[in-house]
Amino acid sequence: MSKARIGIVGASGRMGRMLIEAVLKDDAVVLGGAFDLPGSPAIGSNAGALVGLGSDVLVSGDLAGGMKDIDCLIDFTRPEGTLEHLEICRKAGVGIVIGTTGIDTAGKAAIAAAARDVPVVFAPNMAVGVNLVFKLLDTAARILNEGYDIEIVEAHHRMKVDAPSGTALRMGEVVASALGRDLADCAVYGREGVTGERDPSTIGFATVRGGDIVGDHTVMFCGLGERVEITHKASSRMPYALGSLRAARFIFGRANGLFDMQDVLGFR
Ligand SMILES: NC(=O)C1=CN([C@@H]2O[C@H](COP(=O)(O)OP(=O)(O)OC[C@H]3O[C@@H](n4cnc5c(N)ncnc54)[C@H](OP(=O)(O)O)[C@@H]3O)[C@@H](O)[C@H]2O)C=CC1
Ligand SMILES: O=C(O)C1=N[C@H](C(=O)O)C[C@H](O)C1
Repeated sequence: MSKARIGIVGASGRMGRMLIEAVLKDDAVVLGGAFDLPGSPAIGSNAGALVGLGSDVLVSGDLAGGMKDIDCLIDFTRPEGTLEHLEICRKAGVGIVIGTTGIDTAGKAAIAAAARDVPVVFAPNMAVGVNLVFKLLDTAARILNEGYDIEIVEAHHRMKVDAPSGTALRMGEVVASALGRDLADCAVYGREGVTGERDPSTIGFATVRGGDIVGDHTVMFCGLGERVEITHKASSRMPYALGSLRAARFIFGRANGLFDMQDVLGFR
């Protein structure tokens, strides 16, 4: 079987560089293209050089023109960029792995529609450990389904632009669904002032931003006399990149469909 040719968009970003490194170190795939916004200082530079490795791929601002060289695009950028890249992939018949967070309801509908034409993996966290935590949370919420207040705390680096993190929101969705609730109806995003006593039906979120924290998530199930905390801490972005490569290989050769990392990892 031929090797999947991977394109990376947002090549000079934190995840873009990590993905280039992961692809160049993986013998099972090849780097077919690296793309950034036209006007980015990275345009024209050697993609491998961005991460101290050798490569014959130059960073390009022409994603549509580069489609012929790739089988799958990996996108960790911003919602507006991702939706443009999605359309370019759809027109070219190329699959896409989307890690971008902060995508709104209309954007999610556009992703689902595009997945009727091309294969898409869309997940707020590609790390295997976090996807295991989603399963643990489902179990914990079903068992601790009465008398436990649920609070989700996440911490990320000072450069992060969306809050709560996509992962924290998915954790909330998993817990709410296990309890038969709709997160939209029960989420409380931060508290201030005279809030009154806690409503037991709510799921609370708290966000920390600072320094170079890669990504910490804790879900607390707080009862009277005991507390269960389920925590994941990332100390490197490499697990996100390696998960993305698994996702790219998962959709390689598929015609279409919308998947997430639970599908890729066989956790369903
Ligand atoms: N699903 C997962 O496992 C993970 C998801 N993420 C998510 O990935 C996204 C990117 O994170 P990170 O790498 O830290 O961010 P960075 O800001 O470091 O990188 C973003 C990249 O996208 C480019 N970009 C910005 N806006 C656009 C646009 N409108 N169109 C095209 N390209 C654009 C940037 O270019 P320029 O610098 O020129 O602006 C940059 O190259 C975030 O949404 C984050 O939450 C992050 C880690 C893991
Ligand atoms: O922006 C980040 O860095 C991360 N974003 C993702 C999110 O919003 O959940 C995943 C990870 O936590 C890192």
